Amino acid sequence: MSGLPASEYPSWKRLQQIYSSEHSRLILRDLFAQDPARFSKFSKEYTSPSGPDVTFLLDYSKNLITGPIVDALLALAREAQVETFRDKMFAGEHINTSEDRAVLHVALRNFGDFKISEEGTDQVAGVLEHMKSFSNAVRSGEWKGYTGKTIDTIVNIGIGGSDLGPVMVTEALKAYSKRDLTAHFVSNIDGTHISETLRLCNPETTLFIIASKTFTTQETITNAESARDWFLASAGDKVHVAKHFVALSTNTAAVTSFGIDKENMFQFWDWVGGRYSLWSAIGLSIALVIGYDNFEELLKGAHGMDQHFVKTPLQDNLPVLMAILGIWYNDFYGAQTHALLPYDQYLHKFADYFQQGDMESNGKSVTKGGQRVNYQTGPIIWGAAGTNGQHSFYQLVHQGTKLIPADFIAPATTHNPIANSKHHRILLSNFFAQPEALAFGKTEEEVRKELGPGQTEALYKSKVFEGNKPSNSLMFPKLTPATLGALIALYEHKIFVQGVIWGINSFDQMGVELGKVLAKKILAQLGKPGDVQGHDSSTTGVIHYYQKHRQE
Ligand SMILES: O=P(O)(O)OC[C@H]1O[C@@H](O)[C@H](O)[C@@H](O)[C@@H]1O
Repeated sequence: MSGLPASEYPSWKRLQQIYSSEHSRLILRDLFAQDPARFSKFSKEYTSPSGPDVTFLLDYSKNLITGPIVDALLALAREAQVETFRDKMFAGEHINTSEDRAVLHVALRNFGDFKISEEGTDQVAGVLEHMKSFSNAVRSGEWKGYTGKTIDTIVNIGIGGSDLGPVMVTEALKAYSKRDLTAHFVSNIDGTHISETLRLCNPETTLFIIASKTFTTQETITNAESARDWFLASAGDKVHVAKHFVALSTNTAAVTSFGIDKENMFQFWDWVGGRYSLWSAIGLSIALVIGYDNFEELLKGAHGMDQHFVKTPLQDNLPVLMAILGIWYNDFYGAQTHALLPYDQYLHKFADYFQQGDMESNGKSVTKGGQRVNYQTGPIIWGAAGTNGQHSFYQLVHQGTKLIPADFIAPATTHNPIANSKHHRILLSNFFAQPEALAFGKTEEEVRKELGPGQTEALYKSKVFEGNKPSNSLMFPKLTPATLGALIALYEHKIFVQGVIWGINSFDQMGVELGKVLAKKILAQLGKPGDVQGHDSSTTGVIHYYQKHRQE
């Protein structure tokens, strides 16, 4: 964020030297054998400084690190002025320089500790109050549809940050959901998404939540218009829209011109980035599904992590530690990706959510000062819920040629202890086993001993696990709303710290624009082959193929 390329910091060069001279000696088997205290040295327990109880363990001892390497990485964080930029963010300085905006999702979950004076922050409590009364009215059945029936279905129409957060959190906290209120999420412009969803809805009992920060996003507005047409085909009179459509947006003018009453609009502000917006009015579908009190717990859990991030020295600061470990692999080991592997079915959308959170934030190649970086920035984020991944892509993680650092995440206690928690014990045995297998592998000697003599050389070799694959393990007592809030905030701040170190702007998303502009131009040319102008032969050829084969 200083805009200085990371490679200009003295500690960057020092880390390059450390990597060249030491990486061949950084063998987890040896590091653990040499130091019986390695786990206690490289693990930390988090306890929320305030609000609801949240605790978790971060074990980062299975990383390719030593004390001096961590010190050098911390020195890098200091040289990049992570603390200064963190404080600027919390003070509401316009650290999103390209858009001249503050970055204040932390103000949405600020229960009194941080003094923030940006315009709009004084309205946060009022919007929360509005969300509370509205979600209570819908959940209690007091809010009726146009024929006097209770709402039993909600459809959130939004995309990107106006979809992924609500989807991920409502899935993660399904154990807290009102089971007789069904929630659907429509995001894709593909007419299949809204059509298949509407087949499941009754216009008399469905509430549409149109979620869009800008209220100009083509997918969302088109889907919202189709939903309104579908609704009016039954309801007839436009006056009924008020009972069935609400909007979450920063754009009052566009909301009212769509036909949604100002009363039914939940406001937020331009200092809330789309991918950081689930804490804002965008979280209305969350409040509807899990209830407002649980939504507030989620916010408070995140606030506890904000306090930890602000007040804890860097060497004990969990987002900072996770960030520098990521930088070690991304920039010195040349790892291209980072896997998020929750051993909790409720977190099955966690990796999808942080694909946007991380990749849209740190997928940049120019510093804030406008220089092309000469190092790697944001990793490719991917993952799936355990144990499903074990039966698909783990083969490559264990024995492929790529280094894939991973975070393993799991709750000690399940919400569904069926068969006397047998499922959960099996699940967790895998959660413990995978990082162990990745770190320590299986030597050729062990394989030969196990198989005995007389096998082909190829078979012995194919059963070797090189090991030395790094991972973090994150474990918490139970997946509660507050725990989830803290977990999300932990990753948000990790992404922030990495962005500061890389000197990039983590809060704009210029890279999504070009495709949108070209699609608009092409949309106007789809009529007939002669209209297709100004493209390369490949693009023209594919459009012509479509024009030849379409049936409308
Ligand atoms: O909420 P909006 O304005 O409809 O935007 C949705 C998404 O639009 C995309 O274009 C942006 O890349 C995302 O960051 C954003 O979340």
